[in-house]
Amino acid sequence: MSDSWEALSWPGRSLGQAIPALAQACGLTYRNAPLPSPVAQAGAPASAWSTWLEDAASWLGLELELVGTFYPEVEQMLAGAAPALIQLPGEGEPRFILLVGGTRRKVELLTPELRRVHLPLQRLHEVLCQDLERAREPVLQRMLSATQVPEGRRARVRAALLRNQLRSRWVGGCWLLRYPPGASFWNQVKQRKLHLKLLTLVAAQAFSYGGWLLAWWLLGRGALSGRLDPGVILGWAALLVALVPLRMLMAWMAGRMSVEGGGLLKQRLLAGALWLEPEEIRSEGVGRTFSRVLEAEAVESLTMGGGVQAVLALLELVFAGAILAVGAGGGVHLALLLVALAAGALVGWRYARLRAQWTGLRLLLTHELSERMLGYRTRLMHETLEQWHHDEDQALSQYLSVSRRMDGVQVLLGTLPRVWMVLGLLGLLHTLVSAPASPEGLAVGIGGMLLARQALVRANLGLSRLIDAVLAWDKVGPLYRAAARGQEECAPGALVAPLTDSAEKGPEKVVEARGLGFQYPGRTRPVLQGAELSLMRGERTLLEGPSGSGKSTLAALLSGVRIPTEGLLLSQGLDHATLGLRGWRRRIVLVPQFHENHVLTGAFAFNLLMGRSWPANAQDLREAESLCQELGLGDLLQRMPGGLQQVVGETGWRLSHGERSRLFIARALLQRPSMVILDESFAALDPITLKRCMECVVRRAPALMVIAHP
Ligand SMILES: Nc1ncnc2c1ncn2[C@@H]1O[C@H](COP(=O)(O)OP(=O)(O)OP(=O)(O)O)[C@@H](O)[C@H]1O
Repeated sequence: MSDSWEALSWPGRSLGQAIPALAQACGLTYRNAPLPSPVAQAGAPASAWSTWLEDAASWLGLELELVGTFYPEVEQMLAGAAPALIQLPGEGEPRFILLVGGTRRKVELLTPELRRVHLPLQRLHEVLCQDLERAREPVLQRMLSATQVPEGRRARVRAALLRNQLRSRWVGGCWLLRYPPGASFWNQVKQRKLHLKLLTLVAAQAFSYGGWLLAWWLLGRGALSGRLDPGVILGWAALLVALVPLRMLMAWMAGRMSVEGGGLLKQRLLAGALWLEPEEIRSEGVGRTFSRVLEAEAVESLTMGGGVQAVLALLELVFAGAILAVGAGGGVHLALLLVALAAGALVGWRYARLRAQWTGLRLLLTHELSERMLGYRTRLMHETLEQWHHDEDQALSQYLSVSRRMDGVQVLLGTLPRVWMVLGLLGLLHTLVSAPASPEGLAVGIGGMLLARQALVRANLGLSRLIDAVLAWDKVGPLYRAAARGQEECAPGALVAPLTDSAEKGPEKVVEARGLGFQYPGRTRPVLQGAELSLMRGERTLLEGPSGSGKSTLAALLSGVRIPTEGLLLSQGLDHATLGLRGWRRRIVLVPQFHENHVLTGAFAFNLLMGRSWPANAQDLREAESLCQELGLGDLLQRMPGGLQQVVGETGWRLSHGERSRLFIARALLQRPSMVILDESFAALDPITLKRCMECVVRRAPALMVIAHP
């Protein structure tokens, strides 16, 4: 690495100052608590640095996410990555560039002296990709000389050849610093400047409405005063034409905001779904939980569509009311507008109630459908065909009846602008009968009526969207709130510990439980009481007991999947609060029972290496393959056409029960934990494979607990 990069980059040991400095420079709000710098021991593995970075960001209430891309897109990634830490390639202690801004040409860096420096983006690209490019250099030189490319075009041709030859090469090392999805939503909105964009949009709408009114006022005044000369018509036309680009710009802004705001919300809801307790999902079913995420669509339509429409409708109604008040209809017109609004509110309320009922029924249908899909094979074997659709017809007809009633009320709501026009005309007629009105007064009255009609059309649209959104929020709220639970997750203990491979070093006592107890919510008696346990590095334990005695529950407590309701639980002398749940689960890894574990649709290698960063490097892949051989999965790798890269899972290559069990074991061992707990993982294996797998696990796991029925 050149000296200039040395001066511009931060050494790993000063990350404790670098991350808060980057956050501050980019206006991110973070927890005001000192962040210790990492204590690296010689030869600390890359995974230890990654873990430290993730924990450090979470301690500050932020998130560092490691991303990468294929070689041709590296510039695009760097241009949009800020705020980010870019890890420079090289051996030994890692060095990081702090990226505080970027465009397609330049990047802005923060130096260790806290100076902001601008550099051509190309230079950062070069330093990140230098190893890849250097390896291709001899071939490139030969090609360039053989084709006799003129000197002036060499650089461009070289870049194009590199893009082509390295198109499938992965370039990583970019750590994006962001608010996590569960952080304050307002902070996330501020970071993307969505609040300013919304204000600009409302101001532009008001401006465009004012311009539109002005254009028609000009024309009306000219017509009524008998001076409709070409100048007035030109002014009117110019104003209307000028509004066209403004309205196009507004539509574009609204679209962008909707994509950005909707993206933020969806991210948060998905994070919330992952933070739900197993009991919460179980009590309401996968189908209903999934429907909640779908309801987010309606919430988005409020923020962007309904909300803006409702605000504008209100503005327009105030304008229209003021114009009606000075027109020929005067107070009578105003009173009639209020009557129309009251009628609209009444019908709107009825619509809201029906909509709530309809949403509930829809969620129930989704829930039942997912139940039927999940239990399809079981029903095929055990249920007669006549039983299959028992309650379906009834549920569907109830849903359809509510849908029909709701549609009827929605149509009624849609007639409100026309009802208003009839009322308005009657009001005008009444005024004309009681006293003659001037032509100007009549024109203003009719103009006010038309404006009020337009406002009611908008209010109708905005109101129904608002109602949809409020109801949808009711469903989405629990997920939104659950996302904040991730924010409580910090691991100060992991930050001060030296960076080492936890599987190889650290205190001897891997896990220790004193007076451990657990009671499931809603149960009258605890499943576990006063459990005592201590497991040292190198120890192996077999846990036996009758079915339902609480073995899996104990495993879930030891691995941090559940939190004990009483007692003390330590791993290498540290508790949950100090290690953070994520840190705890990295140390003690559970392989749950078969029905609780899952093969994700994706490459076999991805399923093996889920606990490490993905895409995997060559060394990780080699390690995964050799572990598969040890577990007797070599045959499978040969049979699968894609080998380690074969897509497996529901829609991919289907694995047998025994193959899946071994994949689950390998997945846990590859996480390099301090302790592995296997919950009936050998039940599907034949005696020879079982012996082979047991030997492999005993050899590889630093500490082991096996739950089995002998
Ligand atoms: N999520 C839950 N909610 C309420 N009760 C539960 C829950 N999970 C398990 N239980 C109950 O806790 C008790 C212990 O269950 P656990 O699965 O720990 O037993 P186990 O010893 O592992 O059984 P097995 O050998 O059959 O797998 C059982 O009575 C079970 O019904």
